[in-house]
Amino acid sequence: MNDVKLALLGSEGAGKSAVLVRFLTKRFIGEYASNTNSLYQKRLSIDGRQLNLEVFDPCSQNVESRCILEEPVDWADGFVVVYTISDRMSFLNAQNILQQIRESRRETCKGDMDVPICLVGNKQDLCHSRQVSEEEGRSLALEHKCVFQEVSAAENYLDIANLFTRLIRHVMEHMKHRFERRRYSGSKSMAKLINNVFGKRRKSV
Ligand SMILES: Nc1nc2c(ncn2[C@@H]2O[C@H](COP(=O)(O)OP(=O)(O)OP(=O)(O)O)[C@@H](O)[C@H]2O)c(=O)[nH]1
Repeated sequence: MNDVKLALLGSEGAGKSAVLVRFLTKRFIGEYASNTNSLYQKRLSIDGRQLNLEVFDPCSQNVESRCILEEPVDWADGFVVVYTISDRMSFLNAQNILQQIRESRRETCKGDMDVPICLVGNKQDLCHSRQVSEEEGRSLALEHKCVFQEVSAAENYLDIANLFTRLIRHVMEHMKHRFERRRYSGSKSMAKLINNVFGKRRKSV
């Protein structure tokens, strides 16, 4: 069975817990504890494959705080970065978080910067007080090669379910790709080693 680990990142009040709880339970619950790190677990079946999903929902990350990112960045196979369409600061913060993910992955994960990420513009139901256009969200996502979607955790389950499903598929493909690359380079270096040992001997016979 596959283990898929996701981390939810974004400003305080962006709706991270609401988005996640909507996906996991199909329900919208108005208020959540916000001063603790939480780890959610669920067994899922996607495309006929069973998997254990773990989602880390840490305390909020504000623009200045960098260290909170370090743990989830190393741990996670994929990220959900949430902002609120009616709060420009949360969008700027999401921009900063995407940048930090890239930088941290470059430093710690041997240049594996193509980690699957989805950028979520939440609270679409508040579009009367919108401060971030859909176009801005889309172009930020394009810049960071992320999946993008505006959603409303309050009003819609399907968009959120589709988004998580896409991200999880992407994570599984990415993991498979990395595994195959490692296996290929492992067998290449094994072949090189065998060649070095036996090839040389054969030459000297
Ligand atoms: N109108 C509207 N309100 C939402 C939506 N999603 C979340 N909220 C509200 O926004 C507030 C913050 O939601 P949370 O899910 O706690 O946000 P969070 O990002 O987890 O916040 P922290 O835990 O403080 O980091 C709550 O009052 C939610 O009810 C949404 O789609 N629409």
